[in-house]
Amino acid sequence: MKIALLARNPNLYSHKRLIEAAEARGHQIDWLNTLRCTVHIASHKPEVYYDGEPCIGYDAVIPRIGASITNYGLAILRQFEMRGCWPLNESVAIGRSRDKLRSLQILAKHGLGLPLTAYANDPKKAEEIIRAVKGPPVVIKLLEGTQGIGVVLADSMSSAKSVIEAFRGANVNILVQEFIKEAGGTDIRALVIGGKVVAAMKRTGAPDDFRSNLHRGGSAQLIKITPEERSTAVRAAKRMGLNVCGVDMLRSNHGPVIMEVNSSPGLEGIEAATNKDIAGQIIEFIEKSAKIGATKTKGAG
Ligand SMILES: Nc1ncnc2c1ncn2[C@@H]1O[C@H](COP(=O)(O)OP(=O)(O)OP(=O)(O)O)[C@@H](O)[C@H]1O
Ligand SMILES: [Mg+2]
Ligand SMILES: [Mg+2]
Repeated sequence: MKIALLARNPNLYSHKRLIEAAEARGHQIDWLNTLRCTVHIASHKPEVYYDGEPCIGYDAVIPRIGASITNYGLAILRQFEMRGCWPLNESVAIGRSRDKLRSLQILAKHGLGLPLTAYANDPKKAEEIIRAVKGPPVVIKLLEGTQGIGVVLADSMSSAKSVIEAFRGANVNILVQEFIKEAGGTDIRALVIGGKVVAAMKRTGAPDDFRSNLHRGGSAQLIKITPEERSTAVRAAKRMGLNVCGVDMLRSNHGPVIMEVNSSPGLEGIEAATNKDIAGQIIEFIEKSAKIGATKTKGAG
């Protein structure tokens, strides 16, 4: 197969592993720097150019679009889809997953467990939404944050209100969430490929940090998840429409609650914690699934 890896940095662990795994299985994989791709829009002739040359003949594209270039990256991916190229995750599904509020709305609609979550535009409504999620304490987070940046725990009504006012004053969109204290600074990342959980790890934050992100100094360990956690992760992936994703959950007193679904999950932590060849499993999934024109949405919407 001829595969395009749409990513900015080919030297990231996850990207190196995908290239290695594809080549080991005899595929041609080309790294395309997302920002060097251009889109040419003309009636019935969708094209993507790379450094001025048309990108043709790709059976599959692996999108690894960083949060800072979501819109540009998704425009490029959509154009590949319109050409009939099969994407590992579709642009529409990635777009959904990038907005935490939109994701939670979709998951809640399908009855998946979530921390109580509220959203308001007007900082005067701060008290109302804090009470709506049974706080304080509450967790306040940026709608488009990653790596734990912009996720704040506020213990009291006054601190929660001032954090909300500060974010809203800077015109930043946030959501307010019930604090799942019993999770104890640990979360679960379940990696789903093609509707199955292929690996899971638990992440524990640095001492004194309620956030378990590895980027914030947390550590990862292999974990055996419960059947309920497994089915929650699988259902979340399905509802988001993602073939490959990392579903982040907390263990609450009322079962697993989903915090978010990541459409470009990092491979380093999970491969190290589980000793599994996740990159290889992703390439095998592409071998089974990639068909020209098989994209459900074909870039629509
Ligand atoms: N409602 C909550 N209750 C308890 N802990 C929480 C809650 N929300 C988030 N956390 C903790 O903070 C961490 C970061 O939150 P979240 O995953 O929502 O942010 P992020 O910035 O998107 O991180 P990522 O890099 O995983 O995308 C979580 O992994 C979890 O440990
Ligand atoms: Mg995230
Ligand atoms: Mg997270």
